Amino acid sequence: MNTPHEGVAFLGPRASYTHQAALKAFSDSSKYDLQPQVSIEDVFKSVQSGSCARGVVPFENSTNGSVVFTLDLFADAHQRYPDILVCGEVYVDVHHCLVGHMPKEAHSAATTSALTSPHSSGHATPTAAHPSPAIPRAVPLVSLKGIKKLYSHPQAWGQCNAFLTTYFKGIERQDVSSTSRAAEIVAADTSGETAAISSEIAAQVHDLDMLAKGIEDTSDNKTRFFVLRRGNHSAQSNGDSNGGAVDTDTPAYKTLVSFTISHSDPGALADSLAVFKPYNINLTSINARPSGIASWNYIFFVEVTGRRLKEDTGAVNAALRDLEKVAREWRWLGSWENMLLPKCRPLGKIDEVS
Ligand SMILES: O=C(O)C(=O)C[C@]1(C(=O)O)C=C[C@@H](O)C=C1
Repeated sequence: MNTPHEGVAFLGPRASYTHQAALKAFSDSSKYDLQPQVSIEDVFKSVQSGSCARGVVPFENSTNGSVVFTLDLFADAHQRYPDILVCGEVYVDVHHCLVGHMPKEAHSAATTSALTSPHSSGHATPTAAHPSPAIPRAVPLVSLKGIKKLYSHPQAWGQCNAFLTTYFKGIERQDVSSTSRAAEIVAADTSGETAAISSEIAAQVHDLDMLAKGIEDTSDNKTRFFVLRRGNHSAQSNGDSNGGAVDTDTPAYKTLVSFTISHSDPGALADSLAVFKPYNINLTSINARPSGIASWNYIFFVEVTGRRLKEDTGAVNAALRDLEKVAREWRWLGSWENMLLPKCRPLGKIDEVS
């Protein structure tokens, strides 16, 4: 008997970097039905409603930092996604390309100077204001002179800063929902006046020409994605269904927690962060976003080592009990295996990450 496919929602359309992350985590197509979504919010909706068993969303990039759209969905100011939990992480190497339709002049007489020197003065040209300009890692493969508009996901602009400020100073940029959506839009415009920043795979899928390759600022550019599952709202008090391990405070696991504080209380933030130290729990990242409830009030996100257990034991459980006493509101957003440690097995079957 055939086992039913488990739905996995991801930020699409296909050939996005999130698609690559989803394929890495759920590679067995006989088990998983990967379902592209238009937005990161649609991924949250699919998991919250139960229409997909898992979701994959971008969380942070090594060059450009946090994906604020994802953080704001975790902040969940309107309580639309109360059951969303993180149950895994995936790292993907991100090497951006400039893709489009080969400009007509490139077919005939693209001169060497047109390829190697920027057509407008950017950060690569030393000026009094920028005596040490950022040098792009890549040079264009064709002349870019005819390009009047660029499309990409907002995260990608910040990852290709040196290339963009050198070769596209003053050129209009249009934010779209993903890099593969950018490639899709540019594929439909044969004027040669638009280009997208996307992956090489997206260029192949949409039959686009490669105009420049490896345009990211840093060669080790990576994005971290989260795998989402639906937990029970009562998991807040019951703890993680991963329970059983004793080594809750080891770096083998990570936990994401959000909390708000009373902004008028001196020391409220410091007290909330301090709850982890007595249990020797390492605080590995902190983010703040507007609360969405009152101006100049924030929701804080911390990632710590260790995992929350179903049985109310262990270091993380103890620290969260202490957080309850000092924070205004808090939420456990999941515990998962730390994929940066070499001993970790690859993410895969849904039952392995639940
Ligand atoms: O646009 C895509 O292809 C995505 O999957 C989104 C996303 C992101 O939001 O960080 C993923 C990886 C890259 O960092 C750029 C964009």
